[in-house]
Amino acid sequence: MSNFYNQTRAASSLMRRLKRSLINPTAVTRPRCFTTAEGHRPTLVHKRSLDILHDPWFNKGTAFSMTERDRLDLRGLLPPNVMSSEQQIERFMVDLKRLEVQARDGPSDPNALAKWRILNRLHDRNETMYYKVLIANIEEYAPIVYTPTVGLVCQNYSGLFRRPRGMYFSAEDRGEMMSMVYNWPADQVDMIVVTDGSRILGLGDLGVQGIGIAIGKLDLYVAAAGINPQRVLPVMIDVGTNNEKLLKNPLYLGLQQHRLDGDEYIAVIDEFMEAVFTRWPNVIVQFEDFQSKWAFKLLQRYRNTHRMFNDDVQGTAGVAIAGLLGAVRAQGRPMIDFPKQKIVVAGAGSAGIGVVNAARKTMARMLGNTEHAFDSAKSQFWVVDANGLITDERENIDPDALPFARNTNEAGRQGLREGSSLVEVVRQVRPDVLLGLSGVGGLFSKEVLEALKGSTSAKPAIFAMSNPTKNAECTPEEAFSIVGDNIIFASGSPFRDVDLGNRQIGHSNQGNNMYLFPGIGLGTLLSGSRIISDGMLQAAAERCG
Ligand SMILES: NC(=O)C1=CN([C@@H]2O[C@H](COP(=O)(O)OP(=O)(O)OC[C@H]3O[C@@H](n4cnc5c(N)ncnc54)[C@H](O)[C@@H]3O)[C@@H](O)[C@H]2O)C=CC1
Ligand SMILES: CC(=O)C(=O)O
Ligand SMILES: [Mg+2]
Repeated sequence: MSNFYNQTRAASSLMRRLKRSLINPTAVTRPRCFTTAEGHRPTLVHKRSLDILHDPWFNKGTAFSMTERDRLDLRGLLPPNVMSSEQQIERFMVDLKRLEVQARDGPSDPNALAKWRILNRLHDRNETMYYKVLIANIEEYAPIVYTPTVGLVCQNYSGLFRRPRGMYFSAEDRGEMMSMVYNWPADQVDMIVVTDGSRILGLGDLGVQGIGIAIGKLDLYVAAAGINPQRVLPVMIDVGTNNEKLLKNPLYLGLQQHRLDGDEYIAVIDEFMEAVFTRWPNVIVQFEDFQSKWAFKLLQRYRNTHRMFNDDVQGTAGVAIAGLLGAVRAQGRPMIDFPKQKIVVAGAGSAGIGVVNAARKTMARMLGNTEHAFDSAKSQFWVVDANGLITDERENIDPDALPFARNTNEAGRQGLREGSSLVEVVRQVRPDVLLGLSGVGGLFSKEVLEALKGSTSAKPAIFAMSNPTKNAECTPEEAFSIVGDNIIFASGSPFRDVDLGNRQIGHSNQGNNMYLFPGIGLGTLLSGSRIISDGMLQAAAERCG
């Protein structure tokens, strides 16, 4: 019944469009042609004049040649000096470079946000040039359009919002989504990144403002995987927020109500999924920054029927596995030693549990993929959350964390118990790897890092993966100075390498799902796979390493 209702709505939306174009003949005009900014591909456009200059998909600004200006009714609307796209970028970069931002310092540098503003304005007026700049300077600007700066952008989005980008589906739109999807101008969409804003990086519930993360992720799809920017769609599903500060702010752009929960919440997400897959049956949907409570449930709900994945659960796991395998290599050990690694994970949310689940499967595979191997692999992990070490004594244990709860007797023999602190766990376990996905800045305190000096590995790995910068469990300086020069370090947001003296550099690697999700999307798109399987993710992780 609801299907019939939705299809009727979609059909009537199409009829409205058709009617509009009959009444207003300029809505469907004979297309005219111009060349793209690269100058070698013709582009058909139905628009004219200022409408073209205000459309970032088509606008080339001062790079429109005089003949194009005549053909498109642009003569007189631009300064007369026709620029090459290289000259345009040069002019833009002079302006941008004036800020002389050390982008790697992220939001701790006040200019990072100014840089984001300049890039965002370019994105709004000329997408081709925006992506050219981003691709040519990806190392410098990824920390601006993505973590860490995007975190600051999301926190301030209601103030920074100028032009809309992407689509917003809210709890108020129930029953309307099937027709709403036809409001998006592109007939083909390859990639959607959707968030409900409930856990943006390590910054908590940012409500509707979380759309910034979906935009940032899609920027990387375009820049890193070459996805057509006209075929990406950032989406915010606004079911309210439980962030009281936002609810009290009259300038907050989202629904000023508490989050929907339970069946009401699921009904909204179901309706959204049905709508987007009806209009774009081949689209891939990346779920991003949903609070753990929903991340796993929604993944299970859709993963066998829809082309979707959860980046925080699955993308992060892939990158972490690549890092864990890389650590074994860097320790000079054979790869078959991976299943022997002792791994302490701080954080049992969508990311932490996603990582231990996938790492356990990788270990089991290396041990022959038997049931016994799968069972024994779990004993390589010690998972610590806000309440300390998780054991089978834990009350109301999260079902996703349950397989990794340590047996209490066995823990006792190691000098540990339910709720043992992180420092106790590190001291007793002497892990090869200490991995942080807790969202708690500074969690790897001096005491914890001192304890890691007792690691049984000559080269322990420290992965402080929480974002943005201030949420990292420790900085590389802290790690190298306390644990010693002989460590492997990676962080979720970028840090500078550390000068260890005597011409030695302590490498600060980045362990972020951005190294994987563009490839997962592109691989799915090219292979035409109808779902995103564990095998595909595993293959991606192994290639990434
Ligand atoms: N580097 C990367 O690619 C990625 C990083 N992340 C980061 O991971 C962090 C966590 O993300 P989610 O798992 O989705 O969040 P979440 O909120 O679901 O989980 C956080 C977990 O940390 C635990 N925790 C809180 N305080 C703790 C403490 N003092 N000691 C030990 N554990 C503590 C919580 O109990 C919970 O289990 C965020 O900062 C996020 O930015 C997430 C995905 C990818
Ligand atoms: C990187 C990422 O997805 C996160 O911090 O949530
Ligand atoms: Mg995320």
